[in-house]
Amino acid sequence: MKITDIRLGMLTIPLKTPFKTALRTVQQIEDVVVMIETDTGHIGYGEAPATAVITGDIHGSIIDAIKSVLKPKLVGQQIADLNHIIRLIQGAIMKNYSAKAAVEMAVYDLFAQLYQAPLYKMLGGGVPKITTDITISVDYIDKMVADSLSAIDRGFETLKVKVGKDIGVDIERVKAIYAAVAGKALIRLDANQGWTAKEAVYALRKLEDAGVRLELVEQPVKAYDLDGLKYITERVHTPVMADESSFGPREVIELIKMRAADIINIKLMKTGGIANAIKIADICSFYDMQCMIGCMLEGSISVAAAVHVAVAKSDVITKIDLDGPSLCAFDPVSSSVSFNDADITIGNAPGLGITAIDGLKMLP
Ligand SMILES: C[C@H](N)C(=O)N[C@H](CCC(=O)O)C(=O)O
Ligand SMILES: [Mg+2]
Repeated sequence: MKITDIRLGMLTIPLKTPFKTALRTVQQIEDVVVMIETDTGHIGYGEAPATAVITGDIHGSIIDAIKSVLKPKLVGQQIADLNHIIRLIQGAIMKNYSAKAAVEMAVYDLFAQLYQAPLYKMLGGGVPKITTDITISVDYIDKMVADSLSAIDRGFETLKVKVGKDIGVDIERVKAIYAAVAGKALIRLDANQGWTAKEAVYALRKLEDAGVRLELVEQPVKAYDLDGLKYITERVHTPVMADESSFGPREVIELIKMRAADIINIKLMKTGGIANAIKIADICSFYDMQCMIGCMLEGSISVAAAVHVAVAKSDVITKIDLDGPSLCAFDPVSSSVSFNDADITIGNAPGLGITAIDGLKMLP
């Protein structure tokens, strides 16, 4: 199975409700879709969102990196030479993690199709069923409480509550949501870099003293502020998770050495794809550190790839934040991964099992 062409398209999917974090407000998903074609007629699929505020990637840079840099290196390569292709992708260009992730997952899709197995089986197997949390966007307190209760009605048992806008209001937000959902759902917070280290310690201690039990707090401080992350980790009981501070294996090793965080959030758009995600999971497993697998605001092709990784690495990936498809008004992609709100299952089709994408606009 030899790569003959790489084609690109754009997929736009409206959200059920605007997605609001300390970093940005988004009304719809707009992702670059990658289709790698082969001489056998198989197609491998990948996808990348443009999360400029986190990865620095925009649609133009993703498209150009794939067309001008990655495609010329990949056309003509044999899919059976997976490790060689991964090295070509990862070594072709600095950063550009979203472009690398989209192309690399399409190669993994083809590799699993070559051996006619679902991707998670090629990654080591596992039980093809996971449970995700759902994001509660940062908003007025009453709206966040109502959104939390409606998520529980939909069957979600873990809420990822966005904060990081204003420390005083954030404390009130979390107290109000906790009062409404305690005993019915677990709460994890994500400040998306919105607090200072001192604010985070102040807020978390206030919440802890008020009896609010949080599963974890994600990325309280700026991505570059590893000392700040460590300062918080040492001073609060609530476990601290690194998200924007940890991209690839090198950052994770640094965080572990510094003891700056308790948990790592792995995202394919930060690691540059599946190979580095697996490396991070293995590093964390070696150091007895737990991981979450998360997603950006992205569609079900790339989230499906993350689901396969989550299943294969479930020994160490104990927390799941793969709610991108659940936040969408509808899913235009037919694949062997079923997203039923909190419950995500993988069927038996080879690779990612993608059979149709409605509304895909091909790029020239
Ligand atoms: C969608 C997911 N639950 C999530 O919250 N991801 C964010 C970043 C999403 C974005 O801005 O596209 C995160 O964990 O920080
Ligand atoms: Mg986060």
